[in-house]
Amino acid sequence: MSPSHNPKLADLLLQYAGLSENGIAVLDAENRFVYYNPAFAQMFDFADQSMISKTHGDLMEWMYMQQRGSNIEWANLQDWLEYAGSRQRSAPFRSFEVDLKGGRWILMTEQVCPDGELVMFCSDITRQKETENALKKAHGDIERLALTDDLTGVPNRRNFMQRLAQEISRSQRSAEPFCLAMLDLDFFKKVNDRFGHAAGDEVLKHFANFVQQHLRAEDVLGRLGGEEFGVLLPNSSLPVAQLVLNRVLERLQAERLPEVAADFSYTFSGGLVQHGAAPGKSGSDLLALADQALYAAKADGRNRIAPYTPQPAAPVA
Ligand SMILES: Nc1nc2c(ncn2[C@@H]2O[C@H](COP(=O)(O)OP(=O)(O)OP(=O)(O)O)[C@@H](O)[C@H]2O)c(=O)[nH]1
Repeated sequence: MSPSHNPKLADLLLQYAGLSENGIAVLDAENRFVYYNPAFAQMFDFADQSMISKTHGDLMEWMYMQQRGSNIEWANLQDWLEYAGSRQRSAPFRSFEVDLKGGRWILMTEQVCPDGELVMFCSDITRQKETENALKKAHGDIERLALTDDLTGVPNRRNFMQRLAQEISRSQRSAEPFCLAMLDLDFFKKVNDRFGHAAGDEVLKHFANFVQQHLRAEDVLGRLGGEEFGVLLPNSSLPVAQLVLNRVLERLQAERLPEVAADFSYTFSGGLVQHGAAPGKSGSDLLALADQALYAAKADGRNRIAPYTPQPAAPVA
């Protein structure tokens, strides 16, 4: 039975609206406020004045000018009014979230009635929103942790291998060359043995930071494990990548780490391969070739970058 047939029920609904912590407002077919309850006026921060007979657009304009009520991030008031106006009454029932000045959030629903009136109903969802945001942040943190090496803060092996796979597909599509390097600190066991594991950790952190500083923004450094790092150099041919890594090698020679020991310095070796240098297609195939070149750099005296050179085919017996 509708309240118009039951005055008691109509009274009760009005009493409820007056007491409710949910905001309720009714607009006529011309979008003028015919009713709003105290909670609605409080939510939009206009309890100190009357909006009865004013349009919803008037309220929005007032909020925008006074910097009260809703957070409105539009630079241009007319654009915002046009946008909001086009959304309102675009469906018989709509619900959307509104963030208010002061950090509160409300869920607003709008119901268009048969004679064109619009009933707005707002409930405070600040607590749910805070929980949702905390969960989103925790999810982001977990994702970051799962992809980042704890000690050095650079991408971990899993992350690096994903980026390598992406770069392989990108390079296949664009036909642009890219290089992969595997870097390994020289005689790192001796650093640990002589100065302790904590000092070894400092060297690893320094190395990751130093290399990253000398790479281009598009290059990717990752820790593959232990004292082994990978570098992806997109858009680079072998000579370009060699130049970049030789520069790192040379500049590192001038670095000193007094936190490890007076005048302490260290070196590294690298193996470098250009994608497509051998038939293998996967990231692991390419990494194996870089590893092969790294082995050659170590065997050749360390503190150098060795490019991958294809092995001559074994003579047929
Ligand atoms: N401090 C520290 N040491 C690590 C970490 N991961 C691996 N290592 C050490 O790195 C050392 C690697 O030693 P080796 O593989 O013998 O290599 P190396 O002494 O660098 O010799 P070359 O590579 O042949 O120049 C080992 O002593 C590992 O314990 C780490 O996270 N922190």
